[in-house]
Amino acid sequence: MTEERLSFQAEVSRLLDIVAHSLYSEKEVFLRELVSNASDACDRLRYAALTQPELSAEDPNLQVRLLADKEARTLTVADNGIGMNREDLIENLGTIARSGTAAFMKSLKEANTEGKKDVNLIGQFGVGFYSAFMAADRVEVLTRKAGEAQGWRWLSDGKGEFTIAEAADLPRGTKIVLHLREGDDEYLEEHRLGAIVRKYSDHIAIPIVFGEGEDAKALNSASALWTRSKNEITAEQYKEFYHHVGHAFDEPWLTLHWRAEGALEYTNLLFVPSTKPFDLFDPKRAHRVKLYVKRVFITDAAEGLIPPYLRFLRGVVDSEDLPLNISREMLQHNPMLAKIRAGLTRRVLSELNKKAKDTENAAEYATFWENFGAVLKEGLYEDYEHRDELLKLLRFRSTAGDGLVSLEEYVGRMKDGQDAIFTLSGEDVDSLLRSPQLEGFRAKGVEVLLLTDPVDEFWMPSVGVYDGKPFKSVTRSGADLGKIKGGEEEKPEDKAPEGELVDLLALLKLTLSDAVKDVRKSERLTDSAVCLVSDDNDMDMHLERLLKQHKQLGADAAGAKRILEINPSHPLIKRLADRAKAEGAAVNLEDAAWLLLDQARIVEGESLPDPAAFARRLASAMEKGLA
Ligand SMILES: Nc1ncnc2c1ncn2[C@@H]1O[C@H](COP(=O)(O)OP(=O)(O)OP(=O)(O)O)[C@@H](O)[C@H]1O
Repeated sequence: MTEERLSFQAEVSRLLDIVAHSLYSEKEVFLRELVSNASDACDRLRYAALTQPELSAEDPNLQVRLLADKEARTLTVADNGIGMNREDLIENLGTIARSGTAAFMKSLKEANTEGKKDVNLIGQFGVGFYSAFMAADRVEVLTRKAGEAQGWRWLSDGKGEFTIAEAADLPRGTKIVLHLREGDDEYLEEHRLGAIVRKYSDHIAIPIVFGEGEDAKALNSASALWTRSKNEITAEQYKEFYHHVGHAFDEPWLTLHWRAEGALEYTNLLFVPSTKPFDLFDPKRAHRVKLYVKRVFITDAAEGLIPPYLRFLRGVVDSEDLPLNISREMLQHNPMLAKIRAGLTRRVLSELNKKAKDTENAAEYATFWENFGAVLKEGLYEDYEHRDELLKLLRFRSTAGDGLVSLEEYVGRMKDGQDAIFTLSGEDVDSLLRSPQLEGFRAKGVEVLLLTDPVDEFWMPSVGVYDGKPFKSVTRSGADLGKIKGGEEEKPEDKAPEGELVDLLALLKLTLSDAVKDVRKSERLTDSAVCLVSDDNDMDMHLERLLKQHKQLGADAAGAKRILEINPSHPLIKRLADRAKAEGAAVNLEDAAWLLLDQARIVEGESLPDPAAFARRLASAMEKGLA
């Protein structure tokens, strides 16, 4: 077959353009990426050979080999792993497959619109195979897939196109030949290559050798990092391993390395990232921890190995007891896997608890919480067994200040007569702090937890109480402030006399009867004239809005009617109460009634059902005011 000429996917061309022109300071990472791919290819072959031994029989010693040809100025990264056929080549080396790179491209777009220099971002993401073009102006891939006879040659100068042609007599596996750019001869030197391999790839379990035949030299220690004892591993090595196994480019926030012994033996090397991975809220909620059995890679998608609410973990679990030839499908139902998950969950939660309790480094835990708190909260309704542990990990913003508070701290400073944990849900803390519903709580010095994660609406009703105290939204009518002591007591003359309010309440109820469930005197307002609250048995206002946003409830669904609360000490309410006694008040105050309700809706962030009527009433009221 003759040579085929194909175009890169548009995103790849853009990416390559950036890669080639970047003055990326850590150019050497291209080698890390290629060695990492080569070792993954060996892992995949080793796994496939468990059920099809003939795949690796001709050449069973898996390894990665670096070859330098000073005359031709080429550096070759060769492996005898799984290899690629024509379709694999087109699919893998013509498009952007890896999630990290796709995310990288997305962030480039964002960075571009902000007019920032984009090239520096490469360092944060790594660009896999395409990083070869940082050091090479021409890349040749010679590859033959295990179990297939036909080999292939892929060639590109990274400028929009690549060619694919059949190639004869290739050994199994993949050779990446880099025709180095001018000035990049350092990557032909053994000592330089050895230093890069030791720096980034020493943890790789298969041998990485330099040269061929008699002169071949091992560059790494070739023992899986997690099998070494902790005191032999440096922080730097852990970090590099985390980058390799997690396809990550940040620092690990927490490194957990332990061996479980006894009835079930397994080694875990797990990391909590210090930044939020892009796919954290992917609906599949898949984790990325790799499962090995006796050092053989099995899968990075073992369902049931990690509970979904810990899906931010990266790393490996290596079991001594699971059968090596277990199919990925059978794994899920294996009781040993459930036991490993239970042990691992217990351990991870207890380590997180240690961090949470370390008040001297509260900022450190706050970083973790900002990144992964919303994910952990899913465990509160999914994993009853660990609920108590999880409750200890919770942190909240509150009306008490800028820091984060735990439930224990909150309960510790509850007021006399306060029997509930008060909460307020909304989109963001700043707008929550402006809510009129908070006024009375503030006046009495009662702390309110501010909730901004959608998941709060699910775990809170499921958990219900903490330490015997129910969670109660301040937007509910039953949030009874009267019983709580503290704050300034109001002087009776501040309020409209009871009798006068009766007329106004009756009038408002009559006028607004189709729009609200009730109109009541408020205990929670001190500054604002009005606010909306929901009846104790109705859906929380925030939850209703959230469900509408997520299309779980039709945007025009009626929803539960609200209760309008009026502030008896507000001058406007006092005036209206006065007017309400007069003859013909029902007609005269109709506009005022609707304006009060619309005002409360606006403050609540709700849209007005009839904005035109609102504008008309407001204009008329202003006109009268100016007359
Ligand atoms: N040496 C190799 N042998 C076999 N397949 C390879 C080799 N190098 C790359 N590939 C294939 O090309 C794909 C793309 O590689 P690339 O480095 O761009 O991303 P990736 O390794 O998939 O990304 P990630 O590291 O995030 O999984 C790989 O997933 C793999 O299927």
